[in-house]
Amino acid sequence: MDKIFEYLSVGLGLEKHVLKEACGGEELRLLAKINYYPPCPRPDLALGVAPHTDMSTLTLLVPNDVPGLQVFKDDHWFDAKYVPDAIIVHIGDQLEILSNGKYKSVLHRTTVNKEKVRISWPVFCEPPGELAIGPLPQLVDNENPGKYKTKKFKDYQYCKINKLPQ
Ligand SMILES: O=C(O)CCC(=O)C(=O)O
Ligand SMILES: [Fe+2]
Repeated sequence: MDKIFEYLSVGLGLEKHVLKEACGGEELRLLAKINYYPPCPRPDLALGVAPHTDMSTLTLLVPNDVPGLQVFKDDHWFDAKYVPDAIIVHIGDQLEILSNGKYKSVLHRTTVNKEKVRISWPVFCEPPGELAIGPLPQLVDNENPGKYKTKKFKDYQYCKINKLPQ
């Protein structure tokens, strides 16, 4: 996790410690969730989870070997290939905001399977609720104005969960 934050900081032309610190440093919270998708007689009519982006900074996801995750790119849904022992890493909303849109929070959804149970174990890496997240000042200037509001993570969550404008 620390390494991924470092690489993503360098990818923005910043020193490697910057992103993790902006996300709360050692106060970063790890929230584990278990998704259980039972078999569905009509997978053509149902979704496991509806299309969404994660509110997190990063999400680390381990699925079982039943495919189902799809990501949206270039106006199409693509199946995420199942790779044994691989960890899937999503960019979440908070990294899109901090990077002022250079990194995009990935739109994804899951399908269900007719015969098999699908399970996934995501870990959401979240800033502390009281921490204000906004475009990093190093990335904002006259040519690149800030595209996102700066707000406390808990207020971002409240608006997103209640479908209020950010
Ligand atoms: O089950 C999956 O592969 C993805 C689950 C997911 O997107 C989520 O829990 O936010
Ligand atoms: Fe998700």
